[in-house]
Amino acid sequence: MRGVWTADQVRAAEKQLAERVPETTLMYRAAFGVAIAATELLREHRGRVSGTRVALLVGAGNNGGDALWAGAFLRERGVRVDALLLAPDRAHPAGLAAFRAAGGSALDASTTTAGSVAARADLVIDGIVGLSAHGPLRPSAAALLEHVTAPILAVDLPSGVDPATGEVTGAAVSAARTVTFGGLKPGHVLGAGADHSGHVEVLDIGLTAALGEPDLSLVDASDLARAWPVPGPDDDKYSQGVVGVAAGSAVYPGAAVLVTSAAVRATSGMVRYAGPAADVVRDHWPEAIVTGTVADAGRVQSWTVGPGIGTGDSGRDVLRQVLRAGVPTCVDADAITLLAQNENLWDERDPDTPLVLTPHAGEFARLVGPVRADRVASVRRAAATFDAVVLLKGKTTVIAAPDGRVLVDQARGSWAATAGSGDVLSGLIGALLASGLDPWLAAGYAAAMHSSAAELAARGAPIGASALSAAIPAAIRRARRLD
Ligand SMILES: NC(=O)C1=CN([C@@H]2O[C@H](COP(=O)(O)OP(=O)(O)OC[C@H]3O[C@@H](n4cnc5c(N)ncnc54)[C@H](OP(=O)(O)O)[C@@H]3O)[C@@H](O)[C@H]2O)[C@@H](O)CC1
Ligand SMILES: [K+]
Repeated sequence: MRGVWTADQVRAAEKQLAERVPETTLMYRAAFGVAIAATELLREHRGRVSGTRVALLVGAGNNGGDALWAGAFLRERGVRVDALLLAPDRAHPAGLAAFRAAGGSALDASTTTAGSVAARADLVIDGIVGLSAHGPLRPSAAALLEHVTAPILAVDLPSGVDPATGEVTGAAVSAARTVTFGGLKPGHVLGAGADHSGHVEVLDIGLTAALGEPDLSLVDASDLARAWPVPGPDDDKYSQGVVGVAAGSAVYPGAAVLVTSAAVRATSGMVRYAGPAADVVRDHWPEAIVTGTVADAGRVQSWTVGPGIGTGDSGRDVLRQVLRAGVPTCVDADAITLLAQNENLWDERDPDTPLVLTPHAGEFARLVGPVRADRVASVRRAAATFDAVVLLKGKTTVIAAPDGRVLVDQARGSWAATAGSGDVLSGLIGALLASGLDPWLAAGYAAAMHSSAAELAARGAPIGASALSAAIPAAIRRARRLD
């Protein structure tokens, strides 16, 4: 997994390090990394380094200091570098002195020539603001950005993106690439921040070892390759976990078919379907064992309940029976609405039974009120409130465990935003729960595989949920590097 650390954690690590490494040394290392990235971008976009033009956008703090030092390094490579100072009297003094000594030219960003300097650059380095950013870009910085047509290399974070939430509420830098220090920050992986950051490169600069436990984690392909359950030599259909699916209705059998499809494809364990769509499910998935009711379903190691069961009496009965079964359960769609509307249903749950709730924003609002701008904090709170894993769907899916651990899955497109896509996700989660995975990891791995399947199925064109489900084997193969 890749860790993500908050600005406070990075500052604490810097403080710890300050006893051994002077601040200027850290800045020097950071700036050197920025300069290297700048030469790579110049070569990529202009075919050379020497003789090109770079403009630095320099704010009032150390982020601007990094940019100025990077400018000094670039001067040594024969680059013409202009620093546009947004706060000329507060620009980092040592950085500015080094930059000038290296032959860089600095001018006040409020002068009329600043815009044309920004417009003429082959590459722009964004040192406006970093870890200490709050709110959207100030008007002077936003006005300067309007002149920029060249690719932008962001120092630490793209300016205008909230470092803690990734939120963009006004003008913000859209970087081709971001060089950050120590570790990823929430602003790189959450919400619009992920798109604004471009390709993010993490430089250690000595900070990484001092960062401690990450605040958030990202699932990466190697986690999926290692942890996705595949049958071993001693496995049979039971040993890999039996998934129960309580979904769909006679009128709406589609949800039942979709959940079952994902559960069948996710692992080699057995799938039992229980509900009024039994005949339709059997027609599509003859390998599933179907029964009319949860009571008749037989033993399972997990249940997925909710999609298409309705929010009336029959749906309530289904949910009650599933919650009483005392096995790990993925609660989705109508089952979430039922829990929101009937508080007494919570009493049916054995407190030791792990639950995974998978709301979209509307269902989340029904449960605990609207999702706040800080989505991670909202989901963390909900997970603690319900003593359940809560997975909030979106382009950025946030998965929180009751103990505060958070996983984030950032989809590379919005192809999964289609009817029935959530049914596929809940089937995947059910299968991983049945295999015995930790419920928080089961939800996170399922979300990552789901977005990978959506990307593979779509390949640039809209898809339906059936196509998404059909791409699950290809996504598993890709994660296991077998394609
Ligand atoms: N920590 C580390 O380990 C290392 C950190 N390093 C570097 O230090 C950076 C952090 O530096 P930092 O703390 O000096 O503040 P920084 O982000 O430059 O902000 C400066 C000023 O900007 C302003 N401002 C705020 N919001 C704004 C907005 N929306 N739009 C425009 N302006 C805005 C605000 O000024 P004010 O509100 O006072 O006017 C604020 O004080 C970090 O990102 C990394 O690059 C590396 O050198 C090496 C190791
Ligand atoms: K920046």
